[in-house]
This record gives sequence, structure tokens and C-alpha cells, in this order.
Amino acid sequence: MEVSDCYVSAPGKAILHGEHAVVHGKVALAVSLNLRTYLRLKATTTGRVCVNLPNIDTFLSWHVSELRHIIPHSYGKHEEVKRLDAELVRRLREFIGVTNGNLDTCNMAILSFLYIYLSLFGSGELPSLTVSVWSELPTGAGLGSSAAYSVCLAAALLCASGAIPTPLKEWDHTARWCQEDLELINSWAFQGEMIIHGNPSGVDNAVGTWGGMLRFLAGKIIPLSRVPLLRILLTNTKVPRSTKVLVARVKDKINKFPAIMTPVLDSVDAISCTCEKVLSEMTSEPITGEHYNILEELIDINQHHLNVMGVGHSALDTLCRVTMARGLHSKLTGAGGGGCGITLLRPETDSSVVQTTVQDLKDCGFDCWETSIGGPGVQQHSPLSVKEEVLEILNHY
Ligand SMILES: Nc1ncnc2c1ncn2[C@@H]1O[C@H](COP(=O)(O)OP(=O)(O)O)[C@@H](O)[C@H]1O
Ligand SMILES: C[C@@](O)(CCOP(=O)(O)O)CC(=O)O
Ligand SMILES: [Mg+2]
Repeated sequence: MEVSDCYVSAPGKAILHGEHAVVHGKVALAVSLNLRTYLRLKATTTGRVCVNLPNIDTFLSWHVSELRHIIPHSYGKHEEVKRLDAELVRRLREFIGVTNGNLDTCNMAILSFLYIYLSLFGSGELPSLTVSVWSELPTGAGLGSSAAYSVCLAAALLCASGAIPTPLKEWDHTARWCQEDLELINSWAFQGEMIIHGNPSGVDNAVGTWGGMLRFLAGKIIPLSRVPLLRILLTNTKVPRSTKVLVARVKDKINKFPAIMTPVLDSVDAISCTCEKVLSEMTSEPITGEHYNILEELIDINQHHLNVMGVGHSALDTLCRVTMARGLHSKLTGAGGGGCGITLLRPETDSSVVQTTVQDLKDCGFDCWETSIGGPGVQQHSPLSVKEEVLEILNHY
């Protein structure tokens, strides 16, 4: 089978409000970041499928005949599926040697690659190819690296299978797919997220697919086109954590104390809705200090709620305390339990205040940088439009 080579990329995300609550049917507001995951898919004639994941030190390859044995008998073509094929997952776990349900970083990444690859190609000839991925995002830190990875896999493998076209024309540097193709990419990326997260809401892969800022509620995605330019500081506490474990922890808490936890989730929902309303007002009337005061209060209240849900961490408390000492408000973003937090900067926040805050946070051992938000969703690239340092890594394999 002939597959065409391609480069694709997808952005990471920050959740402004609604993480965890969104898994339980509440509203989340999320925005894409200017940090991206890049993937190169190269057709080969070696008869092998090679996966190079330098961020997580994983380099594996199999002969297509080995992979052929994994596919359940009487396997039909899976063009669009909402649920995981449990039999395929079971066989894949057996193949990579994980039977106890405990998946580490490498196994989760490989399982989601093989799942999408075999689902898309399993009913026909398995193509020989090499997939290499490099990300600017920290892995497992709350910025949606799993979703950016899954979106890239879905886009590249769907193109390779011919299910969607490669949108890049000869003269283009970057190109995006039509709405229908994006929906297909998003639904396959969601499958990857199901393997990595267990029970994902779908908000992360939606941001990775469409980019920009969006409101997400029970699978319904509404892009927010009228939003003010927000200045945000991102801090990575570097405390490792797993989204899957944290999502399961919140679920246990809700099951244990439903009467206590339900109002907390409802309150987070109201925070997201209030935030959305304020952001919209900020685009239709002159921005005032009061708008920012409300945004800051919402951040503080939500951070308390996330602590109540059991997804805080002392490093995140340190982040909140250190920034508060400079008059800045922070909350965790993503699954919490460590990982990253966001700090809202006011338009009038002096660059000297930003600099000293960044230094204070670095002195705590954290990574910290001001970020720009709202970058494009999944894209196909010509090699010319991939940053040289990224291209060098992807072309190394
Ligand atoms: N660049 C990458 N290369 C390979 N796998 C990745 C990459 N980025 C993320 N992953 C996969 O996603 C997992 C992290 O997902 P998760 O715990 O949801 O954290 P995050 O907040 O970054 O999405 C990793 O364990 C790995 O399996
Ligand atoms: C906690 C959650 O709301 C977001 C998880 O984001 P991340 O994987 O930590 O980047 C889970 C989800 O929405 O699926
Ligand atoms: Mg994730």
C-alpha cells in the first residue's frame, strides 16, 4: 500500500476553568497554546512499522507480519467509532505485555499509536512506515500533551489511509482540513485520549484539533471568537502526575460523597459560565479593572474547589502563594496533582513585576514563562514551515 509522507502539528492547551468538572458534564473554557507537538510520517519499504518518540525515550519497531496477528478475526474497517474496540485493546495489551491495567508513559503512547494504526489499516494491507514525534510541550504536566500527540497521530494516519486528503498544496507552507475532516480527526484523537486518560471529556483533543479558545460542554464544542487578549504566565512545577490517576481519584470522591461533591462541580460550572460572560463583556465594552477583579476572584475560588476535589499539591500552593505576594492570582490547569498552573497578568502589570515573579518561581525550582494563547489547531506543514530545530529531530530517524 502506497502512503504519502507528511508533517503535521497540533497545539497544547490551557484550561482556564472547568478541568475535572468537564468530565462530569460541566462547562470548561480552554485555549490553545503556542507550544506544539510535531509528527513526521514517512513511507518506507522495509516492511516495518517504526515509532520514534524521543521526548519519552521510546524507539520501537515491528514487522508488519507481527502486527497482523494482533488484529481480531473478521475485522471490519472502523471509519468512525465512538467507543474503544475492547477486543483490540485486550490483544494490544497482551502484545505489548501489559495485562494489569497499569500503563506507563511509554506503553500508553505505543498502545494509542498501535490502536489507531490497526483500526485504520487492519482490514487491508498494513503499510510499512516510520512515525516520529517531537513536542515542545512538557509531557504529563497538564498542558494537553496527550491530546496534541493523539491529534497528530489521528491526522497523519487518517491521511495515510486515504480517509482524508492531505490539504497542503505545492505552494502552501501550512494547510488545514475542512470541518468534516477535522471532525474525523477529532473523533480518532478522542480514541487515543481514551487509551491515555481512561475517561476523557474530549476538551483537550477538541482544542488540539480546532485551536483558539472554546467552550466545551458534554462533547459540544463552541468556538469563542470574541475574546480579549489575555496575558498569561505558565508555570510548570515539574511535579510528575498522571491525568488518568487524577481523573479516577475525583470520580472516587464523587462516588463517596455525592451530596458534598455535586455542589462543588455545579459551582465550577457557574465559574466557567461567569468567566465566559465577563470575557465576552470585555470585547463589547471598555475593559475596566473590575473585569480583571472578577477574573481574579474566579481563579481563586476555582483553585479552592480543585483542592476540595483532591487534585491540589503543595507545589501548586507554593505557586499561588508566591504569585499572590506580587498581587497575582493563580490556579492549577489540567489535571493538577502537580504539573502546571496559570497566572493571570493584568494589562497594567509592569514587566518588572512579571520578571521578579518569574525569578521567584524559578527560585522554587519551577519553569516559568509568559505565553501567547490562541494558536491554530491541527495543521499540515511543508518541511519549510517546521522550525529548523524540530525538523532536525524529526528527520534524524
Ligand atoms: N511527545 C510525546 N511523545 C510520546 N508520547 C506522548 C508525548 N506527549 C504525550 N504523550 C503521551 O501522553 C501521556 C501524558 O498524558 P497526560 O497524563 O494526559 O498528561 P498531559 O497533561 O501532558 O496531557 C504520556 O504518558 C505519553 O503516553
Ligand atoms: C482533568 C481533565 O479535565 C483535563 C486533563 O488535562 P491534562 O491531560 O492534564 O492536560 C480531564 C479531561 O477533561 O479529560
Ligand atoms: Mg492529557
